[in-house]
Amino acid sequence: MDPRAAVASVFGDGGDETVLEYVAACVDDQFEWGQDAEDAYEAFGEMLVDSGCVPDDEAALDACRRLQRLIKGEDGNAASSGASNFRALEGGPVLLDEMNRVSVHPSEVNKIGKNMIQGLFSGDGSAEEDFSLMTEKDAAKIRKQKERTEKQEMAAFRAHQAEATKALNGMKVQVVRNTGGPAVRDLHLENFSVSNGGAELIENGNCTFAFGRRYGLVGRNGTGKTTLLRHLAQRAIKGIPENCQILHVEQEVVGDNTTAIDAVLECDTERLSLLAEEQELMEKLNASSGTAAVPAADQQHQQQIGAAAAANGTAAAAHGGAANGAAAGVADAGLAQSARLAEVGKRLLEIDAYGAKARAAAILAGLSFTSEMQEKPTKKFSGGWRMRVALARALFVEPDLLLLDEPTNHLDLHAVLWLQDYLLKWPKTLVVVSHAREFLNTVCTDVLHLHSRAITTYRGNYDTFEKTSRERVKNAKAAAEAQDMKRKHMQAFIDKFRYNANRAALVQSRIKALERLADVEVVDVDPTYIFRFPTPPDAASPPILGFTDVEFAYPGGPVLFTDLNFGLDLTSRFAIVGPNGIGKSTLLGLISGELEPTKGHVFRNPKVRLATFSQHHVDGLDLALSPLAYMCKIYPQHKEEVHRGQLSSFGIPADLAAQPMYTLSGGQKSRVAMARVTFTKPHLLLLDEPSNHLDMDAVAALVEGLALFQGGVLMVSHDQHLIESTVDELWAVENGTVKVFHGTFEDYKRRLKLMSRA
Ligand SMILES: Nc1ncnc2c1ncn2[C@@H]1O[C@H](COP(=O)(O)OP(=O)(O)OP(=O)(O)O)[C@@H](O)[C@H]1O
Ligand SMILES: Nc1ncnc2c1ncn2[C@@H]1O[C@H](COP(=O)(O)OP(=O)(O)OP(=O)(O)O)[C@@H](O)[C@H]1O
Repeated sequence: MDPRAAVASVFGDGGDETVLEYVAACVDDQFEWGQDAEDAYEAFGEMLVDSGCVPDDEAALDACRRLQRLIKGEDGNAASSGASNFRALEGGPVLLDEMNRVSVHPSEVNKIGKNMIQGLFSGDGSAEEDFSLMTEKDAAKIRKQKERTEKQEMAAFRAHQAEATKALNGMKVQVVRNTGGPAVRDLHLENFSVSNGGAELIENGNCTFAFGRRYGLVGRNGTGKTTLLRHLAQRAIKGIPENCQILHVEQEVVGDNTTAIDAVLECDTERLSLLAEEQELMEKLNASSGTAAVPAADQQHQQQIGAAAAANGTAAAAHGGAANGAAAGVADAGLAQSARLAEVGKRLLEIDAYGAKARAAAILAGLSFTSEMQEKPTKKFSGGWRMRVALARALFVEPDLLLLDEPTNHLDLHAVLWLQDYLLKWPKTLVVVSHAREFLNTVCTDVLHLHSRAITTYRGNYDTFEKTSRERVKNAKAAAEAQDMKRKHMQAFIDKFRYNANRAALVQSRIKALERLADVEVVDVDPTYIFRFPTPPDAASPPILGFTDVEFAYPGGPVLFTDLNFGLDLTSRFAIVGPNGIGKSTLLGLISGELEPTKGHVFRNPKVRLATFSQHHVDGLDLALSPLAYMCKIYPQHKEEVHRGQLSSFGIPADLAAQPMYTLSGGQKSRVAMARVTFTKPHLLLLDEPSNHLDMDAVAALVEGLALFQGGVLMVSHDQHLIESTVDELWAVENGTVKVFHGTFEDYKRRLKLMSRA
């Protein structure tokens, strides 16, 4: 039977299309599938289960057996001729060049393995030459193998995404009120381990989250901070009480017709259902008393409820006085409804239902949502703004343990300052992952340092942590050196007097002492990062770039800029600052040529190469590929070694370069994007929030890399340290234009604070 028909017959239409395509290709393949159904199960059974094509392993094995029967026939012999056989290939000579590329005999590809086959196709574009050594049929087989590998990678990526979505959907963002049980105070987590995709991230971890304290979780990119937050939120760590509500803000809210304010308010399901019940009761009572329905309106509402209930009580009493049985029934129902209405009203007051809207609006306003924006449907917002709605919901819900992962990445300076103040008054426990020193210093009472697969807790803010941990490393180093000296000294004594009978007793006691000498604490010191921005090999002479009377508006949108007149050269170093949505990224787009002015003219020297880095580039990575495969795909004319070198210039070592990108951490992905955009050796770097996701050592490396870079740098950032250490000038975007801000970033922050108070 034809493999696709066989797959369709076994799985019907229900399964994941990509996975089933892959299965059909495997069935059709002479390389991968061995001799029987068990081999097939080995090859793709797990994938069938993960993708939901079959419910469990047993069903997967059964499906493989059915496939085998359909293709090979009941007796196990091939039911059809040719490609559908399960044959292992005969061997031929394997002639590898120094890069395992050129003379691989295709009939041996199965022995060489998948990675090498990928090597054949990746890199320097010479793969096609290799085909000259092969027959057309063998080349086609290798191509097919490559396609299959890609499909397999895509299927693994999809399965990963499905799992992640399932986990996220399982986390309810909902106000939970204590129903009388003991309140959750401190959390003590002991001897726990955390791993991700086989990578052991924490071993025998211990930490305590004391109620009311605010913990900054810090550590280098990829050490496992996000993974730890996910484990906490999914209660995958022992020791978390059942009644402890944990909320991890990880995903933006869904974009639909719900307004921003309702998206926040709807988390309080008790409030919503009480309000709905109240409305229903009032309508019933009003109908039976003959009065008009009372409109539901926050504060006055309560008095109206009271009035309606009283009116109905009187009406019910009057009705109750009537001798007629039916009327008495109606009166009883009215009384019950009135009583329930009073109960509902009381509970609504208890949970501050009428203040909820004002509270939600204040949170949204703090996160820079204007009143009009609060009433806009969430589908009209960009991802960044929907992320803010998610943050607003979490602050509104106020869980026992709030987990925030780099919250400042989504916010402008104004909103960061507001969030800092808000969190300072946070009444419960907070764990926040951040690489922003100022934010951590302001918000945190304690720092958790994830390092060498262990967590160490430090009392105090980030600066205190840094000082203490530096001292700890220094002391540990001094202790280790002293111990080493002592050891050497003892050993020298032993060696010297080993054969001296007069000193035998002393030597013996030294030997014992040496054995007893305890090991001192060894503190691993992180290797130093280096970010190397390639130097452009060619120079471009002025003029470099100039704006003349530029005006810009997005189609159908308001005019964002008018009369932009400025020039740039290759020594320009400035940061564009301004509130969210004012047009900073748009300005970078106009400079890079990604956007065209609606009026005026932008001159760009055609010899100048520009590179733009933005979150958009990080989001645009092909996550199913490894960084190396991705670079080879984008720049196929260069050799793999060149790409490896470029990736390592941004702190992506060989092992990470080979991992699929969906397994990389946020900071690791940022570096891949940076390696990609700077590969062309640009003269001008346009960087939109380049330090987002990077750990502090990486930001320091970025600062150093930019200092050594032989070209112009224009950045949009709210990272004070980065700005102060890399640029000469601040350009403030205000009132549809850009002006040099004469002052430091600190001055700019002060001005913003004054403006927000005014
Ligand atoms: N399948 C896998 N194989 C190997 N390593 C994996 C796999 N999946 C995830 N990892 C590793 O697990 C780690 C998870 O990182 P995580 O996102 O938790 O780090 P992080 O500390 O939050 O980083 P960042 O500061 O960049 O956000 C990464 O180092 C990643 O490379
Ligand atoms: N492609 C687009 N089409 C229409 N409007 C857009 C588009 N991109 C941005 N805008 C709007 O243009 C305005 C300026 O956006 P821009 O992203 O340049 O601001 P920003 O200052 O960089 O904001 P942020 O600090 O949030 O990144 C915003 O009101 C935004 O909604």
